Amino acid sequence: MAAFVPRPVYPHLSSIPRSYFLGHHAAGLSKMKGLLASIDLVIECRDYRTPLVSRNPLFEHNLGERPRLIVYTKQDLGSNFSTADKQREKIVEKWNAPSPSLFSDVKSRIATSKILEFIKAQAKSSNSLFGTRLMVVGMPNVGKSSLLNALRNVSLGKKKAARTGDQPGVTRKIGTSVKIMDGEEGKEGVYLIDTPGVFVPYVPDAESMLKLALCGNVKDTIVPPTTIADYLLFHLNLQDPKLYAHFCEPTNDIFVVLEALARKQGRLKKGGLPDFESSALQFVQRWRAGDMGRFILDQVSEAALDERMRALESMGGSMHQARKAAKQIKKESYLHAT
Ligand SMILES: Nc1nc2c(ncn2[C@@H]2O[C@H](COP(=O)(O)OP(=O)(O)OP(=O)(O)O)[C@@H](O)[C@H]2O)c(=O)[nH]1
Repeated sequence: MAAFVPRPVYPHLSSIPRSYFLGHHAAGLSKMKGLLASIDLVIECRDYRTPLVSRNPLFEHNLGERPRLIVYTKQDLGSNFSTADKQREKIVEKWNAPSPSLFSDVKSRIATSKILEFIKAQAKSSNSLFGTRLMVVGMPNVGKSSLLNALRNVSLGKKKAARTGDQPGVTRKIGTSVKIMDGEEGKEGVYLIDTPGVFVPYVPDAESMLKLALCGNVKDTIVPPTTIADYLLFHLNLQDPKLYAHFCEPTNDIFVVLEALARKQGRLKKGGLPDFESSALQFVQRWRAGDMGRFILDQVSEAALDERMRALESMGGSMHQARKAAKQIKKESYLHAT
């Protein structure tokens, strides 16, 4: 039998939507800007699995005047804690310098304590009598509320203060500030404000949108689940097709995998036909839960960062530029189609 050859690149899909900038994203961002003067440190969350794509230039443009700590969330889903992972993290740290970067997993007390140590040092250097005020920002579903809960739990032993969920948009409004650390030397404590996720104004390319959809940063109804599953299959094949050996032999055909999964799990419609949609969601959920390999989706190199920054520049960090770019792309795809 011929050896299995994975797809080396993912085909371009012009049908993938490239915007998900909702009303409450814009409203949230403008309120965050209004609060900025009273904030000592902005904690910007990005997804560990998409260090390039989950970087939202809107935060730099609008909140960049305050000191920032970049936290890469969900490290447990993207890292095997190998030497290669550590080397890649070093590159990511360099990208963000002088802003510091930390890598987090909400279930790890060690990772959460490192963030707390950083915050403690920040609070020590502050002379404010009113305590240190932090704001956590990031793309939808990146793990902001979970981080707030983890910081509060490890530092104060208190239960969940912010609602979390596995779909984007659980936090819709800016929260009230929540105490996450007691003060020292007679000072007030440290307070953290949770904020709604804000999506990038426009995604420069279809593959980036697929990455964001796969990581759950957009609702699962925006990109068809079978397309998200196919994009996952593309990555699984590049990593190791054994990651889905539980269902079937190596293949580049997502419908072969989904049919095998549907039959195994009894996800069948009338007439015994496989339910491809629910099987696709199940396939993706397994990966999101860390049950089908831990790897990242972005390429991490200086060249990849340069290319990304150029693409984002052309889209612009401002809403005006983004809308202009969106119109241009629509016009081009119309010309292609006619
Ligand atoms: N495995 C893992 N899951 C995480 C981690 N952090 C958050 N999650 C999960 O990611 C999902 C989203 O977390 P939230 O804290 O609700 O995300 P958010 O950024 O506040 O979401 P929005 O309300 O859309 O702004 C939830 O299912 C969390 O349990 C992490 O470090 N590791």
